[in-house]
Amino acid sequence: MNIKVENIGLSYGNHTALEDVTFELNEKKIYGLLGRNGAGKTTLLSILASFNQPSKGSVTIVGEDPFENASIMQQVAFLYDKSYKDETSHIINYLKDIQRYRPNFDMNYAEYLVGKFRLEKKKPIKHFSKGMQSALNVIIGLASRTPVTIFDEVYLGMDAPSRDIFYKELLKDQQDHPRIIILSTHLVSEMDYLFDEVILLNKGRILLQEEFHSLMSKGAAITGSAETVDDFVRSMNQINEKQLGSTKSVTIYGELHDDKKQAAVDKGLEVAPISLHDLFVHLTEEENE
Ligand SMILES: Nc1ncnc2c1ncn2[C@@H]1O[C@H](COP(=O)(O)OP(=O)(O)OP(=O)(O)O)[C@@H](O)[C@H]1O
Repeated sequence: MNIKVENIGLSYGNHTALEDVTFELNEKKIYGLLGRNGAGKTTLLSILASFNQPSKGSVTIVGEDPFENASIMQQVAFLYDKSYKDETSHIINYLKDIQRYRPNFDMNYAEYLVGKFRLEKKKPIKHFSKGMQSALNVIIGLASRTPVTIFDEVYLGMDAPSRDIFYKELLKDQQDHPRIIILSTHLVSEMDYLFDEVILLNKGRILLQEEFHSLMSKGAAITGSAETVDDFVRSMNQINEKQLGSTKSVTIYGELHDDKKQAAVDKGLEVAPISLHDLFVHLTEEENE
């Protein structure tokens, strides 16, 4: 499976939602798509799912244009904040309908998830709460086992225990049935451990695409006595700082090699990993553009 996006652009009237977006997804792993409100995430994902067509550039999935391409569309599942307000079916019948056009759909797994999320089998879907409708989207996304599965902020309205079930099932099912999974989210701190790779979209452009661990290894939070910390980080790229009494913690970002980390430890400073949340906030701040 391969997704190739080359120089795509899309405008709504005179508003440019995507500009010169290029990237490739080649591996069966979990990609985190991050971006602030209005960055263009849903626009980009809807193009990958053939719901939309770029006005410039090209998208190919296994070498073919996905737009109105039935065989490609069958391999891509796009789960988003869809309205079920007119859906009178009960959940099991609804899932059976989906099974008919998803060749890898696992009905036993879907029924197991219905139980896990405690969804009511006797209620029409249109009467499901917001969180229950989101859980239904999660079930469809996981049980379809499509080679490309896209979850666009699929957790909306789900409570913490339900989100936890989603994350655990996602990791387990990905291990057993690897595929390309794209997760777009604002819950960066809560979901960062799920990502193998991170794509950061800012104002319609790709800011970075990088392996999660390699991205995280470039930064660190340095904590210790304020004076020693200030002295150590003076010439570094500082992205966040917190102080409590005489103890200070400064988050730095840039290439931070092991010898530098050791130098901090030698000065009695504590070196902790950076958080994706801090990095996301920093990289998308206005003054960094
Ligand atoms: N149908 C539309 N007509 C006009 N403008 C649109 C339309 N859909 C999206 N936009 C605009 O395009 C930009 C990108 O929107 P998009 O929904 O892709 O962002 P997003 O990153 O998914 O945002 P959020 O995180 O808030 O969901 C925004 O400025 C939005 O207002």
